[in-house]
Amino acid sequence: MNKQKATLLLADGTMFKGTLIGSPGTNGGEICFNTGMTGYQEIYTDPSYTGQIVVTTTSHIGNYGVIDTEVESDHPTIAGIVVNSFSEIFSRLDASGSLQDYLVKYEITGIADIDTRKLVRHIRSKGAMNAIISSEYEDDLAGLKAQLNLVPDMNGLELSSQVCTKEPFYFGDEDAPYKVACLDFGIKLNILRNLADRGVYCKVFPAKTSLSEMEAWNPDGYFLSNGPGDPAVMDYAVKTTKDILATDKPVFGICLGHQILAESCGVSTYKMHHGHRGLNHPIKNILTGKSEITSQNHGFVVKREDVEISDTVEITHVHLNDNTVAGIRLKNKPAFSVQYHPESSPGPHDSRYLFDDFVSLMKNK
Ligand SMILES: NC(=O)CC[C@H](N)C(=O)O
Repeated sequence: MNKQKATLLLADGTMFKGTLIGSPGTNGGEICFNTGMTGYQEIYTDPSYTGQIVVTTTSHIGNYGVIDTEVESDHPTIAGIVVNSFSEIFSRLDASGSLQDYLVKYEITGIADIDTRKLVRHIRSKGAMNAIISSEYEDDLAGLKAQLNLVPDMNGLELSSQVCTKEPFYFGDEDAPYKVACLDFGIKLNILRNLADRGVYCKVFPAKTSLSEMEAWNPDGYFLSNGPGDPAVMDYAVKTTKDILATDKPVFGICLGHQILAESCGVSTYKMHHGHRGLNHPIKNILTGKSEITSQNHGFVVKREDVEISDTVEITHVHLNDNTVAGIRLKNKPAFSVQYHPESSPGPHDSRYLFDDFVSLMKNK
């Protein structure tokens, strides 16, 4: 085990000392925590975490290694990881390697031996903020602060055009009954797997693709993906979504896609105090009265007051912890979206019915 020291400095001046894991270096981002007990590889490869340092509250990380196929994108784009107890030793029969080697391969800098309970309580009380992990600026506070000042604010940051596919690609069986054009804002692979499993042939387009390019493929529906950054500054995506809605074809949005659908209907979004990230977030579906335990990862949310006075959208799902909007649908169009992650990788599968609902909309069309 690499015993090099590392430092974690938060924007409010709070400092933690620990041990370097992954690649030596200095990297900053917005610090956030995920309370899930499992699924670290899926979390680290979820493009929605781009520009964020992820603290995992489960204490043992690395103990089941990595598997090349258990990824949500080609490679991790996180800004760093913070863990309590890190293990280079892994025990899982089909693991392809250690998390340590994986982090080094993708040049991710992390810090271990941190009191993550103390850190998470701090973020919970003080809110989301920027932070930096460094194995280089050990006790050089001025150097650390200078690096920290270079980290952009997540508020107002557009990242989707950086992380999305550069060229369109296909996913699934080309003879499947339905064709869906997926706008890639940082799409998770398990969304595509869930669509393909339900008879959908997907064509995934770069974030800035126009409606006419996608219409040329003649899809039966549109999917707006999850992704990193602030939805309020994604004017290009809002414009395309308005164009998509004008086609009257079924639309489904997840997380960032949900926020973009809301913005395109005149509903604004705002940054939460510290967001929702974990695998046990309770949601109520107010159309059926049933509750769901859901996988979540978001720092922004749709403004409830705007939905309540909207002529075009209505609330379908509510987060039971804080009453925030967890799902919406359009009143007069076959379009709906959720703030959480029905593809749940990792997470419970309670919400997978939403993919069936989307397919039903295409079937009825
Ligand atoms: N998972 C996502 O799509 C995240 C959406 C957005 N970046 C947020 O933090 O709220």
